[in-house]
Amino acid sequence: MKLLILDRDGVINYDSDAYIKSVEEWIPLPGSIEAIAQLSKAGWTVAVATNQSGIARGYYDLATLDAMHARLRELVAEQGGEVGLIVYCPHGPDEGCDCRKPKPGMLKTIAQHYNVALTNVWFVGDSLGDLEAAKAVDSHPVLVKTGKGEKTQAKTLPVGTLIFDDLAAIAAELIHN
Ligand SMILES: O=P(O)(O)OC[C@@H](O)[C@H]1O[C@@H](OP(=O)(O)O)[C@@H](O)[C@@H](O)[C@@H]1O
Ligand SMILES: [Mg+2]
Ligand SMILES: [Zn+2]
Repeated sequence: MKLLILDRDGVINYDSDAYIKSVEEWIPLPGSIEAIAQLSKAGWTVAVATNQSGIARGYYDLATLDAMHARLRELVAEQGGEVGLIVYCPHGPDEGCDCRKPKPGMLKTIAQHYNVALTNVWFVGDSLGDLEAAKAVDSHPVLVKTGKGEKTQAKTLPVGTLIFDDLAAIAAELIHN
């Protein structure tokens, strides 16, 4: 099974230090919807693992979060593709949950859902926590320069981290190689 796991904010859509608090604030990055659709049509299952501490912080509710994800699915479907399982961590940094990245709980949930191993599955993120979560379960950490990616690139990255400009570049690599 060709499985690709994506972080959401800063990879699929623009991120904000003020959090993405509404469907109106959820704006796809250039080429990201097309990239997901092309990957899907090329036989890839594209899943999402996203920290959403804004829920715990009271910035938005689960219905709003679901509406953002419905919008993502709608836009990809319009391009003939589909989005796989979307897993989110609604908890705050101090709740000690098992799902908040850099913990790998969400990646494990996705692997269990599809009954596949995570070894070398690419997990694409813009934050160091994304890359650390990947490393924790022997997935392949992949950094994009969108969102917080350029700032993250200046940090010490897990060994083997691949770096791409954006999700479109990743899709081109996976589809054409
Ligand atoms: O990149 P993903 O995982 O899809 O989502 C990140 C968001 O949940 C938010 O995560 C927050 O981090 P804290 O949760 O406050 O540490 C901040 O970085 C926000 O800017 C960001 O929008
Ligand atoms: Mg992110
Ligand atoms: Zn959690």
